[in-house]
Amino acid sequence: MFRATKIVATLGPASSSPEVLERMIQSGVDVVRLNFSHGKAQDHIDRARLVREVAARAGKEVAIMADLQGPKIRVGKFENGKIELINGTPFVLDADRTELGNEQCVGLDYKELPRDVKPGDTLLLNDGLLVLTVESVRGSQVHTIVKQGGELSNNKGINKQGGGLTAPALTAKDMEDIKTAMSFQCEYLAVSFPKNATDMEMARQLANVAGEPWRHKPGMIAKIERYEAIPHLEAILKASDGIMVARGDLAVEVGHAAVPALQKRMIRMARELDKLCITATQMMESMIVNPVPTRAEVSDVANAVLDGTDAVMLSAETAAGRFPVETIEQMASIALEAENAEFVSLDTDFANRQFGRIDQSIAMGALFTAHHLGCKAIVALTESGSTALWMSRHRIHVPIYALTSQVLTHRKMALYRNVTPVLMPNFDDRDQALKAAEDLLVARGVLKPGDTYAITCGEPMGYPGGTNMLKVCRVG
Ligand SMILES: Nc1ncnc2c1ncn2[C@@H]1O[C@H](COP(=O)(O)OP(=O)(O)OP(=O)(O)O)[C@@H](O)[C@H]1O
Ligand SMILES: CC(=O)C(=O)O
Ligand SMILES: [K+]
Ligand SMILES: [Mg+2]
Repeated sequence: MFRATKIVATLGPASSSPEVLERMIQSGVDVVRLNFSHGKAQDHIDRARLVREVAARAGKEVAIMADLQGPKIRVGKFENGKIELINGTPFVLDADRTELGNEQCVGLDYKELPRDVKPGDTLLLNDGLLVLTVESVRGSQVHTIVKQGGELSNNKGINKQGGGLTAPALTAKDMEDIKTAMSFQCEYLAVSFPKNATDMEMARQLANVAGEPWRHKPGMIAKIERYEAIPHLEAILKASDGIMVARGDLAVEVGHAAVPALQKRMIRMARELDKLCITATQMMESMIVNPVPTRAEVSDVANAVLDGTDAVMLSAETAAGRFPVETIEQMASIALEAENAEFVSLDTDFANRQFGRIDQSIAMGALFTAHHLGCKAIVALTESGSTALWMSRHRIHVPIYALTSQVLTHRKMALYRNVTPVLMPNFDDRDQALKAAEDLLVARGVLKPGDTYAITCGEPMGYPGGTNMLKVCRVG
């Protein structure tokens, strides 16, 4: 069955073998996330190479999203990998500590934390599961009392309730990691904790400079996870190619009750501005250890799909969980059912809207025509992917096949909702291109004799931004 919503899966120790990765891709992964918060540069380089190899073998296009660590404050590592924090006991976060941590004290990767906190502040660890109250700051040490204890393992994140940490969005490590990510030409670069549009513009500039030897320009994803970012949402969206509703940190900063409404607003805004949206964190959390999701998780995934997200994301479920393949299978089936129940409101989508550009009008015309005629498919011949992006911002039960000769465009479109990217050779002649497109889709089993489809392209062929033709065809 055709699934419109895409699945992003984070890679980690549980998904590093070629066998597991191959099964994950076959089960429905569209984008893999390499989280630069964990592991060394070489690990990510090796994983990226493996993803390309396995995806090619599986015959499926998979995009790579590099997710920068950003100024997230993390505890260091522990002698035994983890400790148990006990309610009411003291615990010290020491920015200068170089030894491994223990039950009393642990190091920090963000040296400025002691400067940014004061007595009485609340620090939340591990996405808010653990709570510490700041008692005093003594030099490099932040002395706290455990308010809500539990297990604390290596490199877990720390947030300050209500936001207000001064760290800039791009750290020196991020700048190095951008170079690493460009060396394997990730299709998407996710920037953690941007506060405003300038943070995204700066990240894009750094990525484009680092990608220059390959003329590589990744799509930029702004992770919305900071209190300060919310008032600047529209400007951040305009400076980016998409956003991630990064619910882990966001919930800690704004309070978890505020997140569902924010999620809906962010997805709606992204679509209205022709941008992408990924909904992330704890979507299938219980499947880290269980073979089936909870009812609440099933609803969460389905609701994100109904909200119109391009993709739903898995984190520890696939990076460190026991059931990475089963989680993807479950997520795929939940998304599919939710989409089938979706109401198409294309006519009202277009009401009172003015499409001033030729290419955009053609894209909308294709949607309208295919919907009303009940076409089997919408086919877009696209260079930059923008025709497919515009089409994919509207709910419709007709799948979009985006055919391109550009490898980067091809892979980027793996994230677009309702879009199946297909690579095709470049043609100078329009009729040859149209014929080749139909042949490709017939060969793939998408179209069969008698099927109608709507196809768009631009003349002259081979230039971005020139879509000016819509044709409705019947397979002969
Ligand atoms: N490459 C990896 N190596 C080891 N463990 C990993 C890796 N990726 C993820 N994990 C484990 O899975 C957990 C959840 O993954 P996730 O990618 O959401 O990390 P995170 O720590 O919440 O990062 P962030 O909020 O910075 O994106 C991590 O806390 C970690 O324990
Ligand atoms: C994904 C991520 O960074 C978050 O949810 O905070
Ligand atoms: K990260
Ligand atoms: Mg985060």
